[in-house]
Amino acid sequence: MTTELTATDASATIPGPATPYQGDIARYWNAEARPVNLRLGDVDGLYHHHYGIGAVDHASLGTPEDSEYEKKLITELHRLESAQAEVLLDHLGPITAADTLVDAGCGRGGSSVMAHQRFGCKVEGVTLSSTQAEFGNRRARELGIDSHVRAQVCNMLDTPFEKGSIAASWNNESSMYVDLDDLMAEHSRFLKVGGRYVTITGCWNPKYGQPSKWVSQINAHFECNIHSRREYLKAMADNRLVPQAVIDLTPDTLPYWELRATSSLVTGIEEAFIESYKDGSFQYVLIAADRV
Ligand SMILES: C[S@@+](CC[C@H](N)C(=O)[O-])C[C@H]1O[C@@H](n2cnc3c(N)ncnc32)[C@H](O)[C@@H]1O
Ligand SMILES: CC(C)=CCC/C(C)=C/COP(=O)(O)OP(=O)(O)O
Ligand SMILES: [Mg+2]
Repeated sequence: MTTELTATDASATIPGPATPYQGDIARYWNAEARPVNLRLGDVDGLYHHHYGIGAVDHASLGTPEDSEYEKKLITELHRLESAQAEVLLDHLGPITAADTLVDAGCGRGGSSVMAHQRFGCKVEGVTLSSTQAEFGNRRARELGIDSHVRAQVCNMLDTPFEKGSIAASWNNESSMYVDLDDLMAEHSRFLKVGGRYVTITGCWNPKYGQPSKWVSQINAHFECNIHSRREYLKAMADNRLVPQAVIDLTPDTLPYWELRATSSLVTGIEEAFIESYKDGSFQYVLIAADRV
């Protein structure tokens, strides 16, 4: 038997941004309306702000001369982005309909909807952007799942979730906006002992030495601060989060980028991702950790 999200929770007072930087990030995402995100989301109503993984299905694309090629390419990029979210959900462990999950830095809510559709559980999303939260809540109402999927404007470092109340939580490409020690401390606080934390993220590779020029370019493009793989593992270890899986998804995400670079929806950041993945300075990783 599941309990529904209550109206009282949803009407909590929204504090302003905790820092001037968070105000910048809220403004950034409030203003964001890139076709590479909205046109992909329009394919099936799942709106993502993360990248794709898996092999490109070239047979489904046909040839560039085909009048439907652009539409097929958008559908294929979107399929790869949803495949990425499926892999994240695969690592959450056994979730029941009675559980509540937290989508930290939830964007427009695509991953939250997918989690509810897979597990029947409640999903609480938090984002700094009121535009994104309204968008996600509108989609949840349209789908008739707003009793179970909700987005709030809230700092993921200071959430209203009760200590030990959450079965699993994740950051899907949202951890490069915060201090990792503060972030892992907050997940560790609200997760149940035995609960699961998963992140999919881009991180710089300590084997390369320091962040490469490509990593610096990605930081400037998104106003974010990409961490190293070492920083993730240290912040988890310091906060009772013990990695159960560390998966290098870099080879799996390159086909997405190479396909995206050929599309009309390019944003100019494609070269930085492709070159940094190829020179080994940057990695796309999934880390799943047990709250012990
Ligand atoms: C690249 S988007 C990822 C969105 C989503 N996870 C997805 O996969 O579609 C980054 C998200 O992180 C959120 N974010 C950044 N810093 C945050 C913070 N301190 N608290 C809450 N959300 C934050 C942004 O508002 C944005 O929704
Ligand atoms: C892996 C790294 C370093 C990610 C940085 C965070 C980020 C902006 C993710 C994608 O968002 P988006 O889907 O809005 O971006 P785009 O418009 O490029 O598709
Ligand atoms: Mg995108």
